[in-house]
Amino acid sequence: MAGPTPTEAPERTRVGPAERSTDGHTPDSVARAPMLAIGGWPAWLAIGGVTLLAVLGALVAPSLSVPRWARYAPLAVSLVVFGLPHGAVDHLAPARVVGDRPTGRWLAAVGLLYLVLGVAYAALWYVAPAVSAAFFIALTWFHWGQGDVYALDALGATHLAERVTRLGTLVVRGGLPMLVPLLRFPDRYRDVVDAWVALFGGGLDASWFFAPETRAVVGGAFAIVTLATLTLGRRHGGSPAWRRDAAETLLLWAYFLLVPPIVAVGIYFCVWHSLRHIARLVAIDPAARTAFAERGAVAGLRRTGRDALPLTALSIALLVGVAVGVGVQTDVRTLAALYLVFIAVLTLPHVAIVTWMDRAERAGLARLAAEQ
Ligand SMILES: CC1=C(/C=C/C(C)=C/C=C/C(C)=C/C=O)C(C)(C)CCC1
Ligand SMILES: [Fe+2]
Repeated sequence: MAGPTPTEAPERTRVGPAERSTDGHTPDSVARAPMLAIGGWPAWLAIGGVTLLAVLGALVAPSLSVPRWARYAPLAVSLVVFGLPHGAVDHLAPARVVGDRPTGRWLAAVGLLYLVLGVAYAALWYVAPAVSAAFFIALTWFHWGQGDVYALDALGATHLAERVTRLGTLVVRGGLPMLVPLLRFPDRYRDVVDAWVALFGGGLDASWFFAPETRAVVGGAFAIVTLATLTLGRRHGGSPAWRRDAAETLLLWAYFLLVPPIVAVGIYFCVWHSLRHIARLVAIDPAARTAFAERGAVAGLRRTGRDALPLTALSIALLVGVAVGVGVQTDVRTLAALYLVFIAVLTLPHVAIVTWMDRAERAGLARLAAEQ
């Protein structure tokens, strides 16, 4: 990668020279306010509100089901609102995270990374769609867990210092959206993954995975890992940040058990994972940080949104091009599958960038390595 290597970054969130000498904030406090205002309250309200609606729905009209078009609506919205755009700043973020200006070399390095990893993974989908599908779920498990560990740190968590707790938290936070829907909605889950593989003419041959016995064992194990991780964290003080971690974890368990999976994952992608990453993007960009500090969350979001616009538009154009090029059917299930496979291909380089950012900021799992 061009530019400075992560090991050259002297501190966790290195900010621009002007900010470092004048605003007097420590790096953690720089990240905290945007995380709370952008990735905290909106996410809690949206996910809490939808969970409440699901509870009310189950009590008042248990036979009511979400219409087919509405199930896919959050995924469709994620094309333009927070979801796809959260990765469309990847060309600027690595430079900013080390306090650099994004130069041509940075852009070329990120472009090359996207090209190499994206093409390789797209080829893998053609050659081995079922393996690629499993890899996509595993990758998202890691990436969404990694995103939440970053957010917990930014919100002031001190209970994730130990290796086992930090790793456990990543596993739990990533497993909530990737595993819990399977426990309650195996058929819908299978249907979604089937549709990805069907795009390449393949079929999914993993009935055992969706069987009640497997789900009981896997669900029980995941519940134990959840409780063990929270208990380990509590030993380091039942701080307000630990209580928030526990409350979020319970909320997400309830949410993914109650809300139908395509709706649940679609909303979560926009308002939880993506908004938390966007809060991080606001914190590392001097212009967005200033807009946020002076004019609030919407101004910060607008600034980062401007940065995300060109590559969001390019990605949508590419997606439409692929859809038209391969002559995909206009059935909503197939269109959603195409979109998710497209996201999968973009996610591999995106995860590489975010993992690199974690190293540069000594955040996430890289915080463990830094403490060795
Ligand atoms: C929709 C859906 C699924 C998977 C979605 C995935 C894997 C989304 C990944 C999105 C990413 C990685 C976005 C970028 O950060 C499941 C859980 C298989 C079944 C339930 C419905
Ligand atoms: Fe992401």
